[in-house]
Amino acid sequence: MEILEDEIVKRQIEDVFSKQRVQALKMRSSKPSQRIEMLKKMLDWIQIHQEDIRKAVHADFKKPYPEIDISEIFVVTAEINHAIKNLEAWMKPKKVSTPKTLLGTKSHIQYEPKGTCLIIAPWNYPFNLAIAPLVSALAAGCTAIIKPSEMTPHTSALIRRLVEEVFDQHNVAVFEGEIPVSQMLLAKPFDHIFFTGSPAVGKMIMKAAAEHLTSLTLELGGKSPAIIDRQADLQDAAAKIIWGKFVNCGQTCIAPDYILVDELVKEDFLTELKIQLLKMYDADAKGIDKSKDYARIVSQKHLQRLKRMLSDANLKGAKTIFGGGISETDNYFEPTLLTEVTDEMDVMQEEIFGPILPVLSYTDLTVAIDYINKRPKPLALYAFSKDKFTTDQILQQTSSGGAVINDCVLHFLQNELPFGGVNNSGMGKAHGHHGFLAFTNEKAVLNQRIGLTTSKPLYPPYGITGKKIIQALIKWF
Ligand SMILES: NC(=O)c1ccc[n+]([C@@H]2O[C@H](COP(=O)([O-])OP(=O)(O)OC[C@H]3O[C@@H](n4cnc5c(N)ncnc54)[C@H](O)[C@@H]3O)[C@@H](O)[C@H]2O)c1
Repeated sequence: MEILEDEIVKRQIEDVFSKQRVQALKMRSSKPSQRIEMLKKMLDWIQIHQEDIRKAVHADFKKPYPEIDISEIFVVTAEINHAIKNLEAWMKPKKVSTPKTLLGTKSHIQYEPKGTCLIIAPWNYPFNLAIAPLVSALAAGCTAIIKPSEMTPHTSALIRRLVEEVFDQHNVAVFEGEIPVSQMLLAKPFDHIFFTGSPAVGKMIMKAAAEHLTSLTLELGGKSPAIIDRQADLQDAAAKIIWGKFVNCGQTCIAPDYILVDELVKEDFLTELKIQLLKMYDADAKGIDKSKDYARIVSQKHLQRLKRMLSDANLKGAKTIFGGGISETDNYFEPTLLTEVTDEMDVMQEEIFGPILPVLSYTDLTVAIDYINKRPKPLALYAFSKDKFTTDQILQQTSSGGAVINDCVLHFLQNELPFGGVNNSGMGKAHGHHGFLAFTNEKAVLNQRIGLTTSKPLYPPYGITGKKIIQALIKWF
């Protein structure tokens, strides 16, 4: 039975893929207006169906409505509006200057759609991370197949509905399902794959893409540190860290994964963290589990993973200074602060991706910088200090996909910035113009004037004139 179902899905994929291939050729000559029309149709659908989006995401992991509004709906509508506003300029061929050695020619970059693309999405921002890359793909003139996460079935079904109501299958299609569906899709020779997920799965995607030498954007995760310098505004930093860490119940790729705080201000900062936690999630002292503003862990599997991580830390000597409460019945995991953390603990070995925040301290900033540099390059890095010399030092001496000074997570909302990782945290960039470029082949076009062949002496049979020209080129250009 299962084999038969797999065969049916495989055939459907083949059918949609070949239709999209044909359409992708037509889209090569699509005008900005045609692409904008598709984006506007999608924008209208999202505006009208906001409540459906809220209900779907909430049904998946009780994400609070205001968080859905900002991180799932607004982020996507902003991405669409930004693309609509700028698309004509992005698509315009870009003239480049001509070196003296190529006098008589002229050159430009032509922004050609890559073609038929695959978007594989994770569960943690299930609507945003499937639809925002689609915005870039459509802006670039590509066709796309989306594989949403199987962990958020309500949102995946809604994404399918959106796509079926707004697009023809030959432009955009959705295939829901688990890993086998992903693998069937990955077997096709796509022109670009945009994957958002874990580094471990990212490696598998890269192997599959290598089979067809398909280009890739890998939006991965990792352990993003936050440095709290002795000159930071501790209250301000604590509030921002608590929001950035515990929004979406810690299930955010760019959440501060762990803190490095100057020993001198550690105790004061820990006090501020606790104050801010209670202020945001337990203002009426009824317990954080009663807060309607705190989401849940997406699945039992992830709840058990986090539970194991916490016991491992406690067993190895970590101190839980706040939280630690778990309710298995509704996937509740209390915001948890840990101190006395060491490198041997799982919390410092793996991306936490949940509401556990280890706080480590340092006595010298260079030690904190070395600590970060000894680990895989993170997706984001946050530095809190009023001293510009300190924040400059951190920026210059560490490598990360993105960085924010005196705040966290906000760079995700800045469409003019390239969003993405570096090495273990990803490759390629998303958002705005950078997202458009991810789905675009920047075709190099050189125009030679007919009859003008400055290079004739350089053609065989090679003679003395050619040799002299080459020597002159080496010497002067
Ligand atoms: N950089 C970013 O923008 C960003 C954003 C969100 C999440 N993330 C990262 O994503 C991870 C959490 O999301 P997740 O648990 O959904 O990630 P995941 O890697 O487990 O899954 C992502 C997608 O890949 C598919 N998949 C899983 N295993 C596969 C396999 N073997 N072959 C083919 N496809 C497979 C899943 O069905 C899902 O659609 C975290 O590491 C997080 O940091 C990164």
